[in-house]
Amino acid sequence: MDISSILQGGYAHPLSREWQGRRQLTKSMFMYPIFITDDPDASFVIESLPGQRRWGVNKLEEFIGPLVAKGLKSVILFGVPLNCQKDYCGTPADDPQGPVILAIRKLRELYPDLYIACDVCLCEYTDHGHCGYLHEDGTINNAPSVKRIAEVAVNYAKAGAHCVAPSDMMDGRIKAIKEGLIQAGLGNKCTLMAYSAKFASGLYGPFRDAAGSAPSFGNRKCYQLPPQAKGLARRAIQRDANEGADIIMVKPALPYLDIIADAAQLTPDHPLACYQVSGEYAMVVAGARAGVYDLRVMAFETVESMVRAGATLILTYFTPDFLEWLES
Ligand SMILES: NCc1[nH]cc(CCC(=O)O)c1CC(=O)O
Ligand SMILES: [Zn+2]
Ligand SMILES: [Zn+2]
Repeated sequence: MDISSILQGGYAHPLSREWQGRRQLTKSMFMYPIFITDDPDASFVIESLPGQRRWGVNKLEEFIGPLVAKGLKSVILFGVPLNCQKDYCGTPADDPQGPVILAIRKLRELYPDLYIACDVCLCEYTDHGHCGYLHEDGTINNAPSVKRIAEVAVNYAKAGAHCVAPSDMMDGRIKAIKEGLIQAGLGNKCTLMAYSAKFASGLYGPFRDAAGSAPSFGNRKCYQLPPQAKGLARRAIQRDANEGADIIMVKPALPYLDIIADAAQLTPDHPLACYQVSGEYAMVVAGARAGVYDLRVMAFETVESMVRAGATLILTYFTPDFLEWLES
């Protein structure tokens, strides 16, 4: 089947059907990013991300169970391999016994109604910490990167992920993943959420600390967008929509509300996600602790601004808090 023929990947699941149109702040608009590590009994505090932990597969029930009871609808998984051999091509990313694939299976079994998205990237699994393969001179080698990223995405989908979300920013990965899903017979079953406008931001620090994914040399400026690049962001959004993305994402969120608004105008027929990233979350928490504002007031103000700009889905570490706050 041709890429432009596939619509069902975006509404195979009841939750992804809800995301096809919604403007009011509801529990189902929140997707919770969680860190899964390869020590099955881990419950390690992440210093730079207050309230967040690295979890082992055996602890998922005690961690996620109470949240599902409060109305948690979706999670996005990030693998944090600590005991594996990292290499140039990120072999551990789709290890059948690795933390992400084990967590997908476990969560599907425990919570049949929970929507499971997986971040797809190589930086957590490569020895150099970059998001793709490298040439000998240290620059990104796009073609084999895309091939490997698509392979990982398809393996997550085969393991049961409802959604795969490539965050690497390689050119052509959306088309490659969509084609891979189609070939695997999953084109109509798995949502493809594109981190389309991902900027090279100063706000990823706590995440890189949490995931152990800081590059060992250089930076990501050749594959993440320059903060001033409104034009590139708009082109990337349109490109990814044309390549078969089911959901468009803008990341980070708060400093890029204009890009969210642009995406809402450029791809009005796609659900629009934004990622309130680790540094944004840490900043809101730090300000509240310093007495600058009330945490809840500020958390609401930030996500309301994203919804106002056009977001229909918000990835945020505040998800457990919003499940509480939206109760009353
Ligand atoms: N490709 C890895 C990835 N996926 C999500 C985030 C950031 C998430 C966050 O800061 O909360 C990053 C970090 C990066 O690109 O350096
Ligand atoms: Zn990466
Ligand atoms: Zn080369």
